[in-house]
Amino acid sequence: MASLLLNVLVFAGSGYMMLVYDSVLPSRSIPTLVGLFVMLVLIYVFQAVFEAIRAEALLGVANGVHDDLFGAVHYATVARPLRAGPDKGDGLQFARDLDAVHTFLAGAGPVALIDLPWVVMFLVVLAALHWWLGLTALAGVMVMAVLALLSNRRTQTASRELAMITGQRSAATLSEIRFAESAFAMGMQDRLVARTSGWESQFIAAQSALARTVSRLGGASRTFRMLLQSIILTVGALLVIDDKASGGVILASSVLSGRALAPVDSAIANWKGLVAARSGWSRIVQAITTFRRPPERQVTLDRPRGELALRDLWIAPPGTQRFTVQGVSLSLQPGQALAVIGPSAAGKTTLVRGILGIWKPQRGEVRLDGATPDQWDAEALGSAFGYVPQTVDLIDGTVGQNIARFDPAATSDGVMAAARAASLHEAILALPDGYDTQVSAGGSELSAGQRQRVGLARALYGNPHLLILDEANSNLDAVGDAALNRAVMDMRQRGGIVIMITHRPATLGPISHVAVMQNGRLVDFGERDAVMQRTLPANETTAAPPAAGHLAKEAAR
Ligand SMILES: Nc1ncnc2c1ncn2[C@@H]1O[C@H](COP(=O)(O)OP(=O)(O)OP(=O)(O)O)[C@@H](O)[C@H]1O
Repeated sequence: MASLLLNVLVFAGSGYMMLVYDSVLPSRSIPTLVGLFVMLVLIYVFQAVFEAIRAEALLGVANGVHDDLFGAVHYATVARPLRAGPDKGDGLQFARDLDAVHTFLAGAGPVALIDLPWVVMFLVVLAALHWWLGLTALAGVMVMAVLALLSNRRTQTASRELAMITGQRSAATLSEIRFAESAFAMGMQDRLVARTSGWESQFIAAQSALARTVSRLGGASRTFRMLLQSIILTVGALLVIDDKASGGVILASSVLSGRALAPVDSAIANWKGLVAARSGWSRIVQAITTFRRPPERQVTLDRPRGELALRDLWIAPPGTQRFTVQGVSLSLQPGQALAVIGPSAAGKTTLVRGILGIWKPQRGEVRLDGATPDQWDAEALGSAFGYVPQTVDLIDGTVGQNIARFDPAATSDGVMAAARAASLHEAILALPDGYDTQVSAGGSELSAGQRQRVGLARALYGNPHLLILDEANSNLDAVGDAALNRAVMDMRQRGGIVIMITHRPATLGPISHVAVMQNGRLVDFGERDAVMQRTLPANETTAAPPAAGHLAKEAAR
């Protein structure tokens, strides 16, 4: 509606010109001129108000679309690598696509598109002034439409190329940032700059190609619009000479034709944003349908407290076809603690990722309390799990927030209970700002051992039923080891289940069961002492898992 009004108001300028030229000048009437001028000023004030209203409404639409999509896009961004394996780029493409959609919707692009149909109205008015004028303008619009189509084709290819290279360039830079310490220590910086500059030149080339396309076609359309205005003026002049139109018509038609072509011109100028938004939109739609949050469960299961059973689990890392866990079956009762041992690359981490649902098993199933994980609400189930990964990843925030898993409803008692369960309370009090000490994702505010113990406290937050420790003792000192053993014993005493991947014997004390893995298979499973007895002679006579043999010897001491 606002758009219709704005386009109708545009006639005011050319109407005023025509009236001044054809009525005021012949009659030499100052009052008529003043009256017309006042009306014109009022119309322009209206126009300014309506334009502001329309811009605000479009911004509202842009923000609304962004807010509606953000959750799903962010979920897809985070879930994608877990389902489909590593991205070629930096993994932020969907977020950039959402930005492109928002930038386009909040910019001048939609106005140009909304105004596009009014071109027909201007053509009709021009034809009403004289059909020759209408015909000339129509021919001009058709030439500009061809330019727009050309723009579309060229820009689309260049824009897709640019999106891909942008992702790869930032992935390369991010990996260098992560690698900065080692690069500095081993004098690799120059080599890394040379490596990344390859991406940089590809990025610049792609960006230049896009800029060139946009500026060439934009320039051509702008020049043609100006030429067309002069052509229409010429046609008007010929009509006046032929006595087929008044002098005012020439001026009005020239202004009108400029106005009629302006939306086409502006659409071409905004084409780059439109194309980026459109290809971003199709990527977003595909991403949020492929990687979408599981639907909410109608019936909420109780928090798990019973048996964990693995039945014939086969797992291949996302994006690969190779099973790194093959046919693993075992079950654990509440109060039991399992150590998973075996050489490097035996599939231990893959197994716990499968149990936690980080990677989906291709075959077989995990059952907790008799139910498969997808029968629970994902967040509710996650709150019953504690996980300390090999490398403890903290998020920007305070130590307290990290321990509380950024739970907005966390209480101080809950946070301190988790810290105490990890025997970390006193150590946190000794930090510069206690529980409020800031830590960062990549920062080194804490030592590796401290980070690992904050990771343990986070895993113990909320008394999980299942605690999984993936070499959670690799950086621990004797005090840390003792704290870990105590935490495992506490878990067992309160009926929890613990699974611990370990290469270190010091942590086998509180363990009840041992599983030995080799080449993705479970080669032994049972009570700790029995398995260690079997593993020890096997290691001495055959090529049994070195880690298992090593552990058995140490444990037997
Ligand atoms: N993200 C991944 N993508 C592809 N392959 C992977 C991925 N993670 C692990 N693998 C492969 O799976 C196999 C098992 O790895 P896994 O990390 O499960 O072993 P592990 O027993 O935990 O080893 P370690 O004791 O060294 O941590 C390895 O051959 C590894 O190359």
